[in-house]
Amino acid sequence: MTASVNEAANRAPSQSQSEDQSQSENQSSSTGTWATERTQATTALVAATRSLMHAAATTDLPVDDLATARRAIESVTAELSARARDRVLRIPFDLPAQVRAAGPEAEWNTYALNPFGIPVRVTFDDETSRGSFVPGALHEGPPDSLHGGWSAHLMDCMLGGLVQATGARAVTATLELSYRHRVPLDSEVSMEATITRRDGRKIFAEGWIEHDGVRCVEATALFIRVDGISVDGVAS
Ligand SMILES: CCCCCCCCCC(=O)SCCNC(=O)CCNC(=O)[C@H](O)C(C)(C)COP(=O)(O)OP(=O)(O)OC[C@H]1O[C@@H](n2cnc3c(N)ncnc32)[C@H](O)[C@@H]1OP(=O)(O)O
Repeated sequence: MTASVNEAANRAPSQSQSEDQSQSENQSSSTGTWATERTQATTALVAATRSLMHAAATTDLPVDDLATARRAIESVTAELSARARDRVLRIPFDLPAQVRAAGPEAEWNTYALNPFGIPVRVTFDDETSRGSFVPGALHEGPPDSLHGGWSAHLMDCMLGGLVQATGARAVTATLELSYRHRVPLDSEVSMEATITRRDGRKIFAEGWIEHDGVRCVEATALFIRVDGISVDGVAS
């Protein structure tokens, strides 16, 4: 990711995107100082949390050690919860578009601020996006294989992120997946998405997940533009 895009990735959400921030924080955010520090610190905290999730789910330490670890985690959870927002920090809507405009070398690191989503390094080249990641133990469905729901999450993010990167405000209307082969864990998989057609408010896209040259999952999706339309009370 280029320095300029990286700065953008770490820029604060606007006040309207983070109305639950305290007033003093919003005032300081106009300087951009706390915001950069907060999003960077949150990114690091989220990465550490993701590692913790993996460690907690896979540790084979003696049972007594698990109880000790649980108490330590509960203590940190209480500390962090002492002052909390209702929502995770949101990235600026135009961040994917900024990354796309920065050229095919620039990377968008998804889910940097939310440990529950799968983080993918995404690049854009015109109307195509590419990404890669290594599925792990937390993503297991069939033994030693990626859960199909995570494949859907990945495809929705890849295709939807591409649509967003083109500047369109759109939501997924349909997402159809074809699971052709199991996606193995602990090995890098590559993903691609491309916009295939536009028809009024409709944007059609397709994508896939590949491992070792084998196309394991294929996806087609329809996105509907909601630019300027109030969707479920949220003005776009
Ligand atoms: C790393 C992070 C990456 C993040 C990237 C973001 C990607 C994430 C994207 C998502 O996951 S979005 C969340 C899941 N999607 C939703 O919650 C959408 C819920 N559905 C809606 O909000 C509305 O149903 C929708 C905006 C899709 C459509 O409602 P509208 O009232 O605006 O549409 P309308 O009924 O006027 O239909 C417009 C056209 O679209 C068509 N259409 C609408 N929904 C459809 C559908 N579900 N299937 C097929 N066609 C559909 C409809 O037939 C019509 O076609 P025609 O113009 O040809 O007549």
